Amino acid sequence: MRFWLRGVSRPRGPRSPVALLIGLSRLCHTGALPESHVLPSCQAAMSRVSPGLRLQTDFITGEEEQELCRELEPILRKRRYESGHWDDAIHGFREIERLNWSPGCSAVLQRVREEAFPSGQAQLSLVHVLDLQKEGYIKPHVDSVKFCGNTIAGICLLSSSIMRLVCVNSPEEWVDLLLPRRCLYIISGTARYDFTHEILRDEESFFNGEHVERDRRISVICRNLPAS
Ligand SMILES: O=C(O)CCC(=O)C(=O)O
Ligand SMILES: [Fe+2]
Ligand SMILES: [Mn+2]
Repeated sequence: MRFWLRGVSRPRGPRSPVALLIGLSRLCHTGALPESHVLPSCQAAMSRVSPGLRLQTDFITGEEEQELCRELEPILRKRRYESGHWDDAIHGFREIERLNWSPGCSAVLQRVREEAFPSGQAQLSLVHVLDLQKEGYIKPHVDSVKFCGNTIAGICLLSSSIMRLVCVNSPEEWVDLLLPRRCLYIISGTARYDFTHEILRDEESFFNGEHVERDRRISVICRNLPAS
């Protein structure tokens, strides 16, 4: 089911511990990205990703998170966590694609779709559910342009995490995004095509010098279809 992932191998250079914050507030002014949740390596990186990036904290309530987990847990539990091979994009994961949801979960997913996609836009009807174990992580990749359209929308359950976006052509341009548990993130445009995205493992999960505990994390992801 990993057909939409294209792994990108890249040596990791040292990163500046203090990201440049000058001009950040100006770029966050639309409210699409809470300033406190973004750390760019430079203004150039920030200007390039910010038009295509949105983050809404507390997009779902604790009850909605529980309802989603109650529905998903029995299905996920039947599968074993996979380790993946050296060139795979994801480690320590299990996943499903789900079409039919309970009314409560459907309502949440409808809200995600309305938030992320213009009405009438062709979307994948299957919702992708990715369960990362505490030790699991997602390596840098760009979602396949063949199977996935210009927008990726995910809600994050059970654990906060750091999503890192790195410019494919200039790796010194990167942006770290703090994804709190129960948030919605939307990646589109330049952020989707010209930057890889990854979810850091617990040992690397730092934001602004603070460890962001990476526990088991379930993401529920809606995508649109590529333009034909
Ligand atoms: O777990 C996430 O939020 C992102 C998953 C992802 O990047 C993918 O499945 O392509
Ligand atoms: Fe992805
Ligand atoms: Mn830890």
